[in-house]
Amino acid sequence: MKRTPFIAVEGPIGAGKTTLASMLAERIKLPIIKEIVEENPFIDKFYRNMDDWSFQLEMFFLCNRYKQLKETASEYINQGKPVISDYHIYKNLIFSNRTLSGIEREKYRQIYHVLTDDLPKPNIIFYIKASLDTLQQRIAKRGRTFEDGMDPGYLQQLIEDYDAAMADLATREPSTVIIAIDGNAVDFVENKKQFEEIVSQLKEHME
Ligand SMILES: Nc1ncnc2c1ncn2[C@@H]1O[C@H](COP(=O)(O)OP(=O)(O)OP(=O)(O)O)[C@@H](O)[C@H]1O
Ligand SMILES: Nc1nc(=O)c2ncn([C@H]3C[C@H](O)[C@@H](CO)O3)c2[nH]1
Repeated sequence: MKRTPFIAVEGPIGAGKTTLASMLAERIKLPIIKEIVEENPFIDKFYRNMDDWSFQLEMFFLCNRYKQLKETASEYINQGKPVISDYHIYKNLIFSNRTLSGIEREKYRQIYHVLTDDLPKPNIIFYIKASLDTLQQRIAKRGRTFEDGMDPGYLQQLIEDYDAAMADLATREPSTVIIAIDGNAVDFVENKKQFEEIVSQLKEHME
């Protein structure tokens, strides 16, 4: 049976996930599911003191994404309607493995699996890779106050964590299509031809 396209755009902080997902949604007329960022009550505190606020922040992201994923499943995927999202729920594990440790990390991992194992996951992933320099420039350009002064070491670790996680996902889920985009070289915002190449790739995998 043909599978319903469930598309996710992923990559480290500031890679351009929301930008690309929104452009693709508009270009090929797909409903879009976007991350809730501004109403997050812990993000500010987290960036000021990661040791004290990581567990609360990770749980908040997980609960929000779980709710969104359940709705996405019932409103779109289970009805055979394609959808695009500016994240993959798997990012919870990528971030929490970096920010949590010991019993909290283990507890979180168990809750993640209980909540998400039986829900549909994206089967087409655009993975935007970019250097530390590029990400820092984009984060600065966007200008969110809570991201001012983000530790470059944290961002660099996430770049590496994302690479490892995507390689791991490719091994565990060989049927998931993962399309890597070089975010340093490919400018899907300014370069129409490069954007259309991404659109063609997506259409090919949606057929
Ligand atoms: N290809 C690009 N060229 C130039 N600027 C870009 C490009 N892609 C995104 N940007 C800009 O970089 C900033 C970050 O982009 P965006 O918010 O889409 O990233 P994101 O990956 O969704 O971030 P987050 O991880 O915080 O959710 C925005 O100001 C956006 O306009
Ligand atoms: N710790 C942590 N865990 C997550 O699951 C997560 N998802 C996103 N973020 C951060 C990145 C941007 O600053 C901002 C918006 O994406 O929130 C996260 N931070």
